[in-house]
Amino acid sequence: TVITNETSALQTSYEFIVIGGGTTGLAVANRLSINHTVLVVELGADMMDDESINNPFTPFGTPGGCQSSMETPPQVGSNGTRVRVQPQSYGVCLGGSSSINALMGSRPTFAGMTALEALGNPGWGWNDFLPFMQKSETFTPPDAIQRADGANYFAAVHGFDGPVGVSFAIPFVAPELQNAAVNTTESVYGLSLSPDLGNGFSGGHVAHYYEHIHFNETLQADRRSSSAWSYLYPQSQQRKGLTVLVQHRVNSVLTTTARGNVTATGVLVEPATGGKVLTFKATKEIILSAGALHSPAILQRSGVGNATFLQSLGITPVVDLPGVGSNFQDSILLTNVSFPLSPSANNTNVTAGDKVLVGVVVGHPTARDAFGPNGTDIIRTSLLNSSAAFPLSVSGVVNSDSFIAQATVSANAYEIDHPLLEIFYTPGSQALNVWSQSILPLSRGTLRINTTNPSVDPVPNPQYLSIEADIQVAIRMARGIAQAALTPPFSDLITPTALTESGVPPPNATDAQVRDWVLATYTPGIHFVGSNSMMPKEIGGVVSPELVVYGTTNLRVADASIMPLSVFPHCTLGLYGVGEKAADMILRAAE
Ligand SMILES: Cc1cc2nc3c(=O)[nH]c(=O)nc-3n(C[C@H](O)[C@H](O)[C@H](O)COP(=O)(O)OP(=O)(O)OC[C@H]3O[C@@H](n4cnc5c(N)ncnc54)[C@H](O)[C@@H]3O)c2cc1C
Repeated sequence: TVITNETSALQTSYEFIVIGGGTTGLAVANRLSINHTVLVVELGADMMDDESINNPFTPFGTPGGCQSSMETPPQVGSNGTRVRVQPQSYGVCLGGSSSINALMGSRPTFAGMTALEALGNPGWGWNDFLPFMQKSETFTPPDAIQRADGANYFAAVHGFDGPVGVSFAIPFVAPELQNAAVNTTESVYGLSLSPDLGNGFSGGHVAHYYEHIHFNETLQADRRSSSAWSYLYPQSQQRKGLTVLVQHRVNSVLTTTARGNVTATGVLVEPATGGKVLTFKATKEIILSAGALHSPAILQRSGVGNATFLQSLGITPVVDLPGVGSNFQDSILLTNVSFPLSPSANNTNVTAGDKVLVGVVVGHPTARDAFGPNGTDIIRTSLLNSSAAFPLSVSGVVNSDSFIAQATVSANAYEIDHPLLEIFYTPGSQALNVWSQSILPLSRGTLRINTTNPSVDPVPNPQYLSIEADIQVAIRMARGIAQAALTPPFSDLITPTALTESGVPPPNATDAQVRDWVLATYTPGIHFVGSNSMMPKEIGGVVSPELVVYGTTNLRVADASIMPLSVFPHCTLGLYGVGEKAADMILRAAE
């Protein structure tokens, strides 16, 4: 494998070009380059030896290193009254966001993948998708001590010789906190301990959590399993046919049109800091893997998108595809919560010392767990009413059928056992954190460029909490956090006044008070998806189930932007499955 920031020695033509050397892009490039020539163009740098990235206990990167951010415009929010700008973060270096993320190793569920397939995507159900997640993975089973502490796994759903290391923390980072968190979450939401949160049936369960980390005896230290450390750097993954050009931006995709079919022929590339624009040609396919924040922008600059919108920027439309940059979405987090430690609990069994991992225990209540026996009916009504009532002019979807189709498959997923929300526990030296995340939000927004200048970031507008159903879930998330703070054994680990000090509304707060707190304190989930959704074109789809951009013959998208629903609660492990499945489909087509 050649990794370089120099273009002078490169060929001008490759069989495949992958745009973006991030989480999904490197997985695709790795598989394609076994027997083909592949050029990956990555905007960020090669940060292979950067300890701040490799150390799993210092997540989130640093600004100016691999971490980059964007800001949303003021969010529509609660009934049009809320105005707030939210910072957005993503990874810009080899490995992309997998080089800076929090390493929580979650997988989609059977119910979620059923919803994805029902939206018009044959071949994407759980049984079809699982083998690709397994292909990507080397799972390290829990050791005897971890098993005695409650960690468990189902061998049948894991992979044991793939590139990505997945493991429980070794040793358990904060065993006393972890066991208290499991017991308290069982009481608060009525959950039971899961045999394996990645077995497709995490709804209704809580568990000690695994992360994407290589705990390798031969390493000097534990190391993050970024896609770069999984699919690119190891000796076993070296490829003669693979060239990775770093610190260069793809401005747009070049195309030709014959008899109504658009064929991608190459890419326009320039140095990240600006300079001479070069052309690289692709003789087979071009795969767009620049992430949910950038892939739609590259399509728009290439003339693929809503024709009227493109013309307003002076871009000649090549494919009129209104779904590009629509259906953009993100989960929300309630993370502005920390509970001061009880002095008697101040030891590494609770605080994890300097080995802090985010979300060491995770609970996945279903609609029934959160709202009672009629929970699935309550959420179905709420989803369908919200989508019917929302004004389309500001909705982020291309038509009301899109909203109704997405609300219906989501409601059906809750009917099976899809998690409604996530509650998770993170140790800390002075405080313990109980955070919560929404999982399948229905609020939708847009991702659009506002200039043809490729060095200017597009405008991400997820319209957080613009749908009433999402606000109702967020209220329940906040109430769950408050209950956890008051429920033993977790409550014994924090001070008696911890809940009051945290600012989280107490259990006797009214729904209106909790709503105000949620709207004032939520933060972005940073799990952007949907901006090039895989679904039928009529409801705003951009790619087919084969990930081919509608109207083109050989332009595919493989990254988080293809997910029309956020059924990968934390996206990374699911996206490795997308990368493996994409490569499989591309190689079959190339035979
Ligand atoms: C701070 C943070 C914490 C997170 N925590 C977790 C977690 O705990 N668990 C989990 O599973 N997920 C987590 N996620 C989400 C997850 O990491 C992302 O959803 C996922 O990595 C996205 O993968 P991707 O392939 O779509 O894009 P990325 O991995 O972001 O890759 C896109 C790549 O394209 C490059 N690029 C962009 N534009 C261009 C261009 N014009 N030309 C060339 N290259 C370009 C970028 O530099 C980047 O390397 C987190 C994300 C963040 C940001």
